[in-house]
Amino acid sequence: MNLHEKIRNIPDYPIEGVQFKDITTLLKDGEALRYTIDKITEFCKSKQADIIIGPESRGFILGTPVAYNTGAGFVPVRKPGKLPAETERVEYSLEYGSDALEIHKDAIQPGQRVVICDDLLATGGTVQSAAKLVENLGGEVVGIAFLIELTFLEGRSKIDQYDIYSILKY
Ligand SMILES: O=P(O)(O)OC[C@H]1O[C@H](OP(=O)(O)OP(=O)(O)O)[C@H](O)[C@@H]1O
Ligand SMILES: Nc1ncnc2[nH]cnc12
Repeated sequence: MNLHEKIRNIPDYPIEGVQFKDITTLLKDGEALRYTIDKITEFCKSKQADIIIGPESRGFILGTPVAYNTGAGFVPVRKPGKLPAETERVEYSLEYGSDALEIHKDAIQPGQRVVICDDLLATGGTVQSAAKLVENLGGEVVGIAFLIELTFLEGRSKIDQYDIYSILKY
């Protein structure tokens, strides 16, 4: 399956200089979606994950079906103020801006095996923060999975202590 051709590139979105990788063109293709979810599921099963973390919002789209297939639970990591119960919070920066991420304090039990799943690795700020949140709660990050890795941004260097899996590289 040539997944590269399913990704749409949008130049200068959301700001000048960014080559935005639009995954909606892949998501609407049933075969490509199934292939993507199956590949990430394989990785998560091999890691014996108890929990799949999906960072808001595109991490929700891939993370939930992967959790279902793996037999793991799904835990959302969200932008500030969105989670209703008590949260743990970490500040982060990304390719075009900066923000914070939160997780429910009771979402992960100490010792649980966690895979973080997101659509895209850019600077690595998002998943690095998600990993910190997991570890602050006593979880073990046993892997990080992406559909797309933007290698020229060297996001891997921020998270090189983890086992990283990506399907497509640019
Ligand atoms: O590696 P980084 O530099 O941290 O960037 C990658 C993150 O940026 C995008 O999410 P975004 O924050 O734009 O939110 P969205 O999924 O709600 O569009 C993408 O889905 C990743 O989560
Ligand atoms: N270039 C990019 N394309 C799509 N999503 C992104 N998130 C951060 N950088 C991105």
